[in-house]
Amino acid sequence: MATESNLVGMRASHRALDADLTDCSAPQLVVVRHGESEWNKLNLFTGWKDPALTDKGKEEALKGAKELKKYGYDHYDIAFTSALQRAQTTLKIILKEIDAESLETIKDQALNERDYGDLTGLNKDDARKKWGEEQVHVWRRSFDVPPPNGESLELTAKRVLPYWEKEIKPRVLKGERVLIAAHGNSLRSLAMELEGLTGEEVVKMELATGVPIVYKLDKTGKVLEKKILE
Ligand SMILES: O=C(O)[C@@H](CO)OP(=O)(O)O
Repeated sequence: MATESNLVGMRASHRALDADLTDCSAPQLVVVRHGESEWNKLNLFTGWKDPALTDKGKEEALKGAKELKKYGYDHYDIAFTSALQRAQTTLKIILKEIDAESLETIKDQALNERDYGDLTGLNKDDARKKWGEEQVHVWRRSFDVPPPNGESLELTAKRVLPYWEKEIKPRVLKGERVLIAAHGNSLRSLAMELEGLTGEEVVKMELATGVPIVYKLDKTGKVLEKKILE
């Protein structure tokens, strides 16, 4: 079922929000985190490594596509994805299901998952045993503390957001229907900008695999409405 939420901390007043929600021409953006990957299943830090989707991950992508169809979000002008196959395959499965296999798709490593540095490939439970629960939590969910030789969420945002500003946002604001298939932390970076969240708020946000999020934006690119299609 689609859940609709007007965002906490949203800058617009309710009056302005109501007015804008009746405006069907308000720019819209759909983002989706890839389905479960082989390394998600094995509980390994993944980052820029490139494992494939599991069967469950493919089913999650298909389910996400069916939700998009059900709610009428099945026409797009362009899609963006990362340079990693788990996001690309998720997108492919979605485009097949909505009969849009030939949609123009731009792949860019700016949308990749955060680089987990030296943690890449380690089991998350083993890492907790080695460095302690708290340290691993800080590496995974603090805003500005990078894992050794890797990227913090802040550093991830520093390459995701310029790409958003330059390549994606102008299209969305022009009225193009844009679909982005990417990763937990590249999409957290984007959510931070769109939803006006602080670093502290955004690290608490968990994105489910294969679940599309539909954003309706105002003319400056800030979120008026967010629907999670789960
Ligand atoms: O391992 C990773 O690359 C990411 C996403 O699966 O993990 P985390 O939940 O720690 O951000």
